[in-house]
Amino acid sequence: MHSEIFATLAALRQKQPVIHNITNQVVTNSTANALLAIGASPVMAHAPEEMADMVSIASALVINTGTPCETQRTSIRKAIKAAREQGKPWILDPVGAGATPYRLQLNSELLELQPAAIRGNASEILTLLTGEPTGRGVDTDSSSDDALNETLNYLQERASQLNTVLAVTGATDYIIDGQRVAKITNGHPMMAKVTGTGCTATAITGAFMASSEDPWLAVTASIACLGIAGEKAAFIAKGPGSLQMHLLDELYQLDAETIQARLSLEILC
Ligand SMILES: Nc1ncnc2c1ncn2[C@@H]1O[C@H](COP(=O)(O)OP(=O)(O)OP(=O)(O)O)[C@@H](O)[C@H]1O
Ligand SMILES: Cc1ncsc1CCO
Ligand SMILES: [Mg+2]
Repeated sequence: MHSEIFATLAALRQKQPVIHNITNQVVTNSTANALLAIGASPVMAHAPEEMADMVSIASALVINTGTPCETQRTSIRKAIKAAREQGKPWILDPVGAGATPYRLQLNSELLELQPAAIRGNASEILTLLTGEPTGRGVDTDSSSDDALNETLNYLQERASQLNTVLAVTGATDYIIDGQRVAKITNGHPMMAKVTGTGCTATAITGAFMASSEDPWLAVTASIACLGIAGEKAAFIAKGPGSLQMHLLDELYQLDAETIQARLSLEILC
């Protein structure tokens, strides 16, 4: 798989796709920088008045519900409508989906609008798919990683039904569509001590999906690249502050040799 993953990264760097992000107030800067570091061209825009025009210059749309409000909800609806009309993929990050009824209702509405991929931690994905709140706040409930193994059949069925790719991330990442499941164990626990690492995963997933014909491969490549860059960054970082800085450098420098040497990926089916 390492050569397919690098080929997908190389296609992204060649294309430099414009990625339109409607994201949360916490991670706007860090996700824009991660998109630049991996080789994409970010634009963060949320005024309802410019949604259709902005989507028209982008190759993919990333929706992150970390700090939602009614104005943003209007923008999200307009942007997704434009993306669907223009045949462009849109990717959902249902941040804290179960934290409040408002978030769950918003994310449940978005689930019906055919996201090409959904990336979240286990609590968020299970809450979104079942409609039953699990976990707390916006942080991952890592205990659900183990439970996830038993839930794989259910997740595959739902991915197939929704015609989407599910990326369930945490200590172990699972990339799931109707036919295939990849299990990735790259990454480092310190990555969970930097806010928005998951949001970064989702943002760069938009860039990979804009650069590949195979949505499952694009999501798998994205999550693998972030995990590899993150573990390399953690190795040299003194703590979360320098991890965030080194992560950008490692995304920028990621090459075929590093991916081949470090990729920890198993195809479960
Ligand atoms: N305990 C861990 N061990 C190894 N890698 C980890 C761990 N926790 C997070 N990661 C890495 O961070 C990536 C995304 O993080 P995570 O699943 O924590 O997202 P998240 O909970 O949505 O984060 P946030 O809400 O802060 O954006 C994972 O794909 C993985 O590479
Ligand atoms: C801390 C936080 N609160 C809302 S969004 C966000 C960033 C991580 O998703
Ligand atoms: Mg987290």
